[in-house]
Amino acid sequence: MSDDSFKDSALRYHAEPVPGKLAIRPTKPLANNRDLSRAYSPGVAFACEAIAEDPTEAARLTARGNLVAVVSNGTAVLGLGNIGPLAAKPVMEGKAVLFKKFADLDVFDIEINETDVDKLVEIIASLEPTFGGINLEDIKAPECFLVERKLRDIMKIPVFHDDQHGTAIVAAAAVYNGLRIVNKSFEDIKLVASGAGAASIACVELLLTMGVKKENVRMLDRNGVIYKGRTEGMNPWKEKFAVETEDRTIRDAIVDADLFLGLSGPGVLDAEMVKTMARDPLILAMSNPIPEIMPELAREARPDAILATGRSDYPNQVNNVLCFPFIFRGALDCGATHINDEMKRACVRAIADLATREISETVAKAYIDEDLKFGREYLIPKPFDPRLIEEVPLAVVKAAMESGVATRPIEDLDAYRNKLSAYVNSSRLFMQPNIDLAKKHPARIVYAEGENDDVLLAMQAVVDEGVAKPILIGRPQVIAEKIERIGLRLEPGRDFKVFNSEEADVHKRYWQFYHEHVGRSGVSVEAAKNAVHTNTTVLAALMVALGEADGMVCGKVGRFDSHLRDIRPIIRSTKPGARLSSICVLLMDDGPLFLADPFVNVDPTENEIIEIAKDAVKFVQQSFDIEPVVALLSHSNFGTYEDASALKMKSAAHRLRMEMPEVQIDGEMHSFSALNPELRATVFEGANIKGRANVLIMPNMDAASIALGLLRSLTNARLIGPFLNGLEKPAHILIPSVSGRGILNLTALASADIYQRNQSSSV
Ligand SMILES: NC(=O)C1=CN([C@@H]2O[C@H](COP(=O)(O)OP(=O)(O)OC[C@H]3O[C@@H](n4cnc5c(N)ncnc54)[C@H](OP(=O)(O)O)[C@@H]3O)[C@@H](O)[C@H]2O)C=CC1
Ligand SMILES: CC(=O)C(=O)O
Ligand SMILES: [Mg+2]
Repeated sequence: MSDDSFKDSALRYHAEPVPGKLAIRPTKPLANNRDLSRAYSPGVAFACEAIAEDPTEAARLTARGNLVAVVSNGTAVLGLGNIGPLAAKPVMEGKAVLFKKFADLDVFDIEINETDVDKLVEIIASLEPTFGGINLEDIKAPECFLVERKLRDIMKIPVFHDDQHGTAIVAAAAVYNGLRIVNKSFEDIKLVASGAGAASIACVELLLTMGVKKENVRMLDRNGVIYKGRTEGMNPWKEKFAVETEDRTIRDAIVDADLFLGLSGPGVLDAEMVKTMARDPLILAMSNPIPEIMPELAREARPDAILATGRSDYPNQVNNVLCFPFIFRGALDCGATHINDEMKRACVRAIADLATREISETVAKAYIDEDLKFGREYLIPKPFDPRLIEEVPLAVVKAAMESGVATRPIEDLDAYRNKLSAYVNSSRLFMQPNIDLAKKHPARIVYAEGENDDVLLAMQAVVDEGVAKPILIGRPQVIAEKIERIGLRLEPGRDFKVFNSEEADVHKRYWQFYHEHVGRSGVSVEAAKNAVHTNTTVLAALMVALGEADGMVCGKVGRFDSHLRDIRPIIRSTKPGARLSSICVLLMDDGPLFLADPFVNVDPTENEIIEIAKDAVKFVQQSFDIEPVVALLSHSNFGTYEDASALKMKSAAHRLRMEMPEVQIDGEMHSFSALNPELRATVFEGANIKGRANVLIMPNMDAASIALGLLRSLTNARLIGPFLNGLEKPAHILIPSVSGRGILNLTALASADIYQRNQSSSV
């Protein structure tokens, strides 16, 4: 993309469809007079009085505990300099969006037209009743040091200058990992820091605590090297880094440097300077948006350099976005009064460690063309790495508790981890009971597409969570190579078994069993051998039928119906002649919605609708322990039509009510009636369901599939399933768009289901 078209696109992004990047959204309904009287006068007065009596109640009765102020006076906006508070607003709105996106923290961005330190402090301190934390942003040095120190003294909530500490934490994590790669130690390196402002001074200070020697540091500002005796442009913070040296310019200082930290402005470093650096130099050119040297230039000058910038369009983005959302999440969750050094160090370690672990599936998808294996091009995690929200706040909370600044210590850290994981993975809490059950009773699940990248990525989670004992069908060599290429920790044999698909036909029992079951459909012995050899779904089903696996998962590649055709002759139905059915769960903002049957029965009869509904009820009760509220949907709303399809659903609902009087079931009805109890009551008051329906039985597969597609496209709902009902042993067919999390979820459901079936058959 040309620079001009990128600029146009970025400006359009800010301007359309509404100006700016964020808005405020209520979290409580305000639909009627009762809501109004609770939200506002008179009901609100009770909340006010409770807080007046006990100020800690504010954390429970207001949004304060999740609300951060991003405050700037616009004096050091990115590397754009002192452009003022109004022009700084897009950056502050951007920070707000990142807080929300990465850590679900709410932010008011506050741009203040004030440069006097004391007045600025007074204004910010007066905001304490509104906020749970203060993130200072883009306030220039040296004023920022005083502003932060004074605010920390006065305020009882965390105050954190992001450009100082957020940047220092992320840069320290990158340097720590970079030095490991080039085999150098903090104690020995020569560091050149361009910039002597907020970010640079904080970064160097943190690196000193990690072992860098002060005499090995050269810090520069616009006047060049900061040396002992220099008088122009100095201040007490710079003075701390004044060293005895003959170096006066960056060209002098950079010779033999192992590490360059650029926190100054664009183009400060050139190729000739880079050529004089020590072996395997680390160059962190972090000025935004234009770094001190463009990576292409530095790479050409020094092929052995490790390069990082503050930008997202090059590898190794060293940017405080990896820190501020997560450190505040942890600090607010445990009611930390301060963000102290222990919490910062914990953050460095957590961020650095993450890069050395295998990447997650979300990251693999978000950065599809990049080779994300710990190394020169992948020093620190990517901002979209969903593990940041699990690992970093957890580390911060532990450090806050250990260092005594947590006013609301978190006792159950495992539960806290699950809660954190739910920020990026909305299915986590919903699935937790099944995951826990599966962990206790992991079943042998065979995966037909064991060589598939997404299946392998999911397998790492399956193994880490311990929800199954996986068997992967595929060629061992290919699986091993892929594990290596993707950078997973999986070890065949230890973590899972591999069944070599190329040797399938040498195992007589498979093709014999298959031939016995399909021979009468014109499948010859040769064809049976061939199917076993070439069709991994057939092979997986055979392993299940022969008791070599407890359940199977397939479908990452290919059509649902053809996988189903392959499975059906091999794995028997629960009852002779019984039909199979499928059900999906959509996790909507206001709760789960079960939808049947989107994948198996194209045009079910009344009897089949009844079977589908019964399977659905059983699934909802047994797998999720949720009370089903079942609506049989139609174009007809309690008798508004009398055609065959409407009557089919009406009669099925009636018969289901007779058969299962204890279950809330009704129909035929519109989806609108099913999901809006108040509107339903205006049409028909005597419905046999209360509240919003959570199980929707569709009249046919068209309706089910269309509804599923619409809901997935138009909402953020996460899909769990499809879950296939009606087979004697669990076999599940994924849809190709399934995520790795989806594979893990279905695996956990299968293991839990197998355990429950064994339990009920043994009583
Ligand atoms: N990647 C990241 O996460 C982050 C990057 N940054 C970047 O760091 C830079 C500095 O930000 P911040 O510390 O907040 O700003 P400050 O205004 O506090 O400090 C800027 C410092 O850079 C020096 N400087 C500016 N231009 C030059 C130059 N051409 N040559 C040498 N020194 C120069 C200034 O020198 P003097 O003292 O003489 O005025 C000053 O010491 C910005 O570009 C910003 O984008 C900041 C935070 C995070
Ligand atoms: C990233 C950031 O905070 C800055 O460049 O100022
Ligand atoms: Mg900044």
